[in-house]
Amino acid sequence: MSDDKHTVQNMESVTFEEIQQIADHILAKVKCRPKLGIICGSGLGKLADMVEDKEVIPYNEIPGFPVSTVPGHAGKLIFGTLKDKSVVLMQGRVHCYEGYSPQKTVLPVRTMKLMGIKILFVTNAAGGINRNYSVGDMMVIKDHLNLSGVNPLVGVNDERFGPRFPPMSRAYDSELRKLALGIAKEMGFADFVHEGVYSMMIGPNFETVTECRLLSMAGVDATGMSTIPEVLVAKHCDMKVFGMSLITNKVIMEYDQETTANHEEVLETGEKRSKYTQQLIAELVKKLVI
Ligand SMILES: O=P(O)(O)O[C@@H]1C[C@H](O)[C@@H](CO)O1
Ligand SMILES: Nc1nc2[nH]cnc2c(=O)[nH]1
Repeated sequence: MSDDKHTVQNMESVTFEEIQQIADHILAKVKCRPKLGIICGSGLGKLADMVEDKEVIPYNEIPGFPVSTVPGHAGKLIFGTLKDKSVVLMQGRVHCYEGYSPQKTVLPVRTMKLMGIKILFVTNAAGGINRNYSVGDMMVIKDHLNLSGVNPLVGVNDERFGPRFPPMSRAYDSELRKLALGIAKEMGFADFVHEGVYSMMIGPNFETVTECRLLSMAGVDATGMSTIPEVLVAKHCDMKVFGMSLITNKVIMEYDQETTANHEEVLETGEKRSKYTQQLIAELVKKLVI
């Protein structure tokens, strides 16, 4: 992060040509040509264990690619086959709170676009706002509320990625959501797979009690520190998007409650429950028509 360009108001931009170079660099290193990309959130990177014929590139070996600095994010691009489909997995992401500009945070998504990815799955660990959610539940994301104060689409618009004013009212593909909920039912997961609204604050602190109460009033079901910037650029460049949260903790809704949110609990729940997320994602990939 000592980059000179990373200066004024965190507005470092990354040009189409720079991203094209990164995409070409990656494609020159792998044989796989996937149309599906999957971003694995905190503690969800074990999905990589299900990928066959792996070709792995650590982020720090890709010039210009942002590197994950948070535990639970391995920082590897994994190409291979999942349920007979070619895929590229991001085993870990980067977040704005790590100090990356919004544009740099979403560079991997735009790189995927230029590598030929048409469908993007985004996953994350999130705090449950909805009082009916339990730790370990999953939530298919139907919409989001961007409270992060950042938007990677701010700045000069390059039409080669997409339009100046992209619509966002149907960001999360309704057919993929229906398919995922149907699969959850078939797999006997219906009791712990919900559909709901995800919100993002920039972090890195967990929310105050008042913030959580406000989110609840606003109709938010789960909250986190990622995903929305990725979805904004994915939709901007016309990708189909599917999003899923693993509820790793219940947010604190009572003033002066002794227990507090912590990243260890997030990773621990990921460790215990991510197998269900993996199974659901794998079945969805299997049934996907690409
Ligand atoms: O990358 P995700 O959104 O899964 O990670 C969440 C948000 C923070 O990075 C971290 C907090 O424990 O988990
Ligand atoms: N902002 C936020 N991010 C999370 N990631 C996992 N749990 C949480 C949470 O409670 N709040």
